[in-house]
Amino acid sequence: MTVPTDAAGHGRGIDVDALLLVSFGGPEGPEDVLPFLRNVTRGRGVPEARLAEVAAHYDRFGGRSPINDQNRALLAALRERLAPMPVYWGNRNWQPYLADAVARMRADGVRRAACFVTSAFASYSGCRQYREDLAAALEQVGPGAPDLVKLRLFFDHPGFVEPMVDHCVRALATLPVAVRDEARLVFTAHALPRSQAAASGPDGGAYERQLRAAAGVIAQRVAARVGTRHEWQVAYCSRSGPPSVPWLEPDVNDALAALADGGARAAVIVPVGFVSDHMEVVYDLDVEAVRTASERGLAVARAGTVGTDPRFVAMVADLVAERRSPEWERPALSGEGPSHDVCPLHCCDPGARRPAAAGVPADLCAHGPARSGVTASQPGRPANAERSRHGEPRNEATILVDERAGTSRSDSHPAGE
Ligand SMILES: CC1=C(CCC(=O)O)c2cc3nc(cc4[nH]c(cc5[nH]c(cc1n2)c(C)c5CCC(=O)O)c(CCC(=O)O)c4C)C(CCC(=O)O)=C3C
Ligand SMILES: [Fe+2]
Repeated sequence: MTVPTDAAGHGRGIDVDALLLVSFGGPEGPEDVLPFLRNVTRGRGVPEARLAEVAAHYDRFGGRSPINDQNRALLAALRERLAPMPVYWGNRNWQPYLADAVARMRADGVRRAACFVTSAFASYSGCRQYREDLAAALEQVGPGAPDLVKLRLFFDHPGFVEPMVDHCVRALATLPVAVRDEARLVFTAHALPRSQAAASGPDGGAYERQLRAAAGVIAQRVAARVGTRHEWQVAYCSRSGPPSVPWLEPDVNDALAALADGGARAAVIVPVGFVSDHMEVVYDLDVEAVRTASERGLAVARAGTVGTDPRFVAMVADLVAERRSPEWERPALSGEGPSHDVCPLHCCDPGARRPAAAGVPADLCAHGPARSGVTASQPGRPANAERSRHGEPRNEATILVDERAGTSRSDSHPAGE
């Protein structure tokens, strides 16, 4: 089997000389909140009322999200683990921005960087949109920018799963003994519009499948650790957008209420969809969902997130190592993984928006393969290749790569969809 080739012309067995930590960003003071929210929601049809509501969540925490400090801690841990490889950090929605990080890498002479995105699951927001942001950053920086490759999704990597298992076990131990054994595990992730969920991954539906896969292996390992099988389910938090648009359900509050109504006495909320305790976790779960549970007499504990767990930090180093060396093991604990190294054309794309970097070349540019950093793309205009979603064969990009780089066609590409 060969692996798909990305814009840099490489799947695995490639050389990278830096790591770029790619994340969401968050406000660091009250005056940042509205500009941040405008960055997040630009062009996305999020109603003003929802913005005001979310701004109030941030206000409650002094206008400061925990996310940037958590990324600073992760950055420090990654620098220590990866030294002497330099590690950079850039965000989608707040300083330090991705374009600044890419510009700094160019100034430092970085030729190719592996991008670690702080999102474990396939979705437009968690994967594709970051690749579009990287393409925009490359475009902004211009010639001489480093090539960028994106590390694979890690939802079922042991470096992510094992720390989550520990957190579930710890959370269970905080529940009253009388109800502990019957506690349900409620795995939560960010809600998505149904259309985005349907378009996630190369063949669609990956977000929900990967969530169930990760939740399933975590629940299984928790059972092995505590000696009791806990029933589990997936629920969603932080629904946004206009009410007329259908989003993934159930909402975590509805799920907890239904559990209580059905006679359940205890639950552990497991924020598997987030790698650290940011606003959705400390507000939407710790305040709102916990209130919902308490009001109904449901004993509830919230499991921790991976944060800077040494196994999670080691996982990032391993993901870099497996891209550099084809012989490196690619651990995956569920049947859904290991995820692809290079997102194929249309991966996580709910409707042909912007060119995306760190994927196959046709995703980057309207007229065939281009080297990342020297894109001929026109942001905002759908690329030709992307318009062919339901027409031309979807492995077009791979064929282009075949001709250009002499690599063979990938059998993992979804050509026979
Ligand atoms: C899948 C997913 C992840 C996980 C993957 C990843 O990590 O990327 C994620 C992460 C995050 N989302 C965050 C914050 C926000 N998300 C919003 C809006 C939205 N998120 C969406 C999805 C996701 N979001 C969607 C479909 C929307 C609707 C608008 C749109 O289509 O874009 C809004 C606007 C207000 C609102 O509508 O709620 C805010 C403020 C923060 C920072 C938290 C902090 O500050 O600590 C983080 C890490
Ligand atoms: Fe993707």
